[in-house]
Amino acid sequence: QWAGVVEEYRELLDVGPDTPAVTLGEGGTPLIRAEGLSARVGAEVHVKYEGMNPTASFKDRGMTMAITKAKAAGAKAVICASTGNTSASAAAYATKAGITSAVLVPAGKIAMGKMSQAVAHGATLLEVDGNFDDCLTLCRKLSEAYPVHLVNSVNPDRIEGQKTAAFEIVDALGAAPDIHVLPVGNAGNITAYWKGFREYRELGLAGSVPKMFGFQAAGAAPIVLGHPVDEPETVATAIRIGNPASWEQAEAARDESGGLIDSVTDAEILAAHRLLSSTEGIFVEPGSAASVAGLLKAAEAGLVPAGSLVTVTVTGHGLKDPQWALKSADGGDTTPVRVPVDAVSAARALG
Ligand SMILES: Cc1ncc(COP(=O)(O)O)c(/C=C/C(=O)C(=O)O)c1O
Repeated sequence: QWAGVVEEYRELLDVGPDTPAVTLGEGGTPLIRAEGLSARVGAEVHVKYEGMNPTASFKDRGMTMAITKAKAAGAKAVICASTGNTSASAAAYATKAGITSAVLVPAGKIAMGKMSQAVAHGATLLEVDGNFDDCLTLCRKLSEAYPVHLVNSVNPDRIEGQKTAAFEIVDALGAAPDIHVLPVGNAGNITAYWKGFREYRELGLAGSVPKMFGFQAAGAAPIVLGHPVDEPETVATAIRIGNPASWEQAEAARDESGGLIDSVTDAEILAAHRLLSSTEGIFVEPGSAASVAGLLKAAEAGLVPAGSLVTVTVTGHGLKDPQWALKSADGGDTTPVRVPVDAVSAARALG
């Protein structure tokens, strides 16, 4: 039985040998060989399916560490700003730990699946009249003024937990990939993966480190533009972030690895979202598909040498924001065929 991120990697994490782990069995997610993508890109592409975590996003890796450490420190309440997945994960792990949680989300911009998770787990949910960056600013102020433990990815415990995905990729492949691709929003995840790949090399558990290829949504691409984006806009609400908290660390990951951080349009994101589900059997939320859209763009630009070993992280499950699967390619709504209960009509509908 997989024991969860803290137990499986305890000696490589910043946590005491006897600290009880607050876990929901996170980590140990599938690394799936993507035949269609491999053929299309001319490389060996594996997809790290992080939607298979307990709250259906990669955030659980960081949250098990942050809540484990918060509980050990005697915290009674945690708080976070979120575009949705962090709030869902914080609420679930806080509940598991018997700690109360408060989450601040941009009003009207949180996907229904994520909202339902935060509410289901009993979080106090504040809808802020602003964007994610405003929520994070407010959270920092509240955590300074009140006895609440901030669990956003500015908290190093989150980065610690999230780096384990890099460990799992090397453990599964027996080597580090040549290129690792992932979406970039607040930039905690690219920071965490780079830390994990470097640590495995330093420990002699990997002979190399990958180039880090990060992708932002074109309407929310501050690192690509080189300045904050005041009004970030994208259908990929998970990465609708204009002033990443881990900006410098993301640039370090890009530069030290000889990688890149680029942007992809909403159209490219939605096309990649559909390509994944309709050809690979992998269902992700739009923000996650920014990594696949970016891989296709990089391959088009000749940045993926033939035969490269490439891993791509898809960060959240498609059920978080299911509406996008029900829209046809031209944006219209798809309506399932209705048939009376008789075999002839059904057979005719099946064509
Ligand atoms: C599905 C999904 N994919 C990618 C990202 C970007 O990761 P970072 O670059 O580490 O921020 C997020 C981030 C979400 C939040 O920031 C939040 O939940 O508050 C996400 O939910």
